[in-house]
Amino acid sequence: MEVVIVPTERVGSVGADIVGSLVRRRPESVLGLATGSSPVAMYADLIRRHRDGELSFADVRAFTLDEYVGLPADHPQRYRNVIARDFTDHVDLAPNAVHGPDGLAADIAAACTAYEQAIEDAGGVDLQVLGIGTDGHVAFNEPGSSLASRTRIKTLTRQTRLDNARFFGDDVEQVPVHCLTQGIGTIMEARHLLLLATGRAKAEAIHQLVEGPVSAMWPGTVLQFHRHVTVVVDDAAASRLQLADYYRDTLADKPAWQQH
Ligand SMILES: N[C@@H]1[C@@H](O)[C@H](O)[C@@H](COP(=O)(O)O)O[C@@H]1O
Repeated sequence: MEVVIVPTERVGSVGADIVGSLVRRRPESVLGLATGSSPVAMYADLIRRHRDGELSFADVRAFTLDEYVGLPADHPQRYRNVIARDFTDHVDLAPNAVHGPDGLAADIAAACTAYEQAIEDAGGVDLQVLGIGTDGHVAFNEPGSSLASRTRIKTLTRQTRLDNARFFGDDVEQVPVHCLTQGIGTIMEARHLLLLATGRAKAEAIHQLVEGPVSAMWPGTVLQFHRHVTVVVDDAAASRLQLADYYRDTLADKPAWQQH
């Protein structure tokens, strides 16, 4: 696991460097996209690079991580609409190249199976962007999630609903109770995981993720078993890391030829 600690304003551009170098190297890449506030600066940077003619997503396919169950198709907080607004509508991804779990499916279980199949049919995810919840959840895999789980329905914790109430007029009762989420087992099959986090509220979750014992109580900790993980955090999110100085030294002394 590589831990990259940078000033807050650089988290987005470091993430965009990683996505950009993959897409230039492999234009037909499969990207896993996260919603939430953590990757917004990175998406803005990627949009700018696209507008400057540096990057094309014309051959990229994308899969989102999760979705609320039951939000109307035109609801602004439906993750399909969020990712379009934050990123995909502003670059040259082909129509129908962006996929997400169907939170309005009549048969939820069948929709989850179909989503897993779609990812597999695309050849799997090359680079999965991730945020992390204050309680350590990745995608919507809440504490207690099976570390081998696949795409399925989950019940959101009160904490996650409180955290996300800011997107629903600060009214927690408006936040759906259920969601569909890629499982931890699904996420772990992506070839490279890029996790972004900023702010003091994420410091404990980042400490657990990088340095804690692997436990379903902090679902992100399973990333310690993945072969290629890059964690990009600002100083506040890094403030509880016991080995922060070592991670900084490692980055400063990184061989020029080595990629993230
Ligand atoms: N389902 C999303 C996650 O995919 C996201 O990574 C996390 C952190 O959100 P944010 O980036 O807004 O802090 O919680 C949300 O509930």
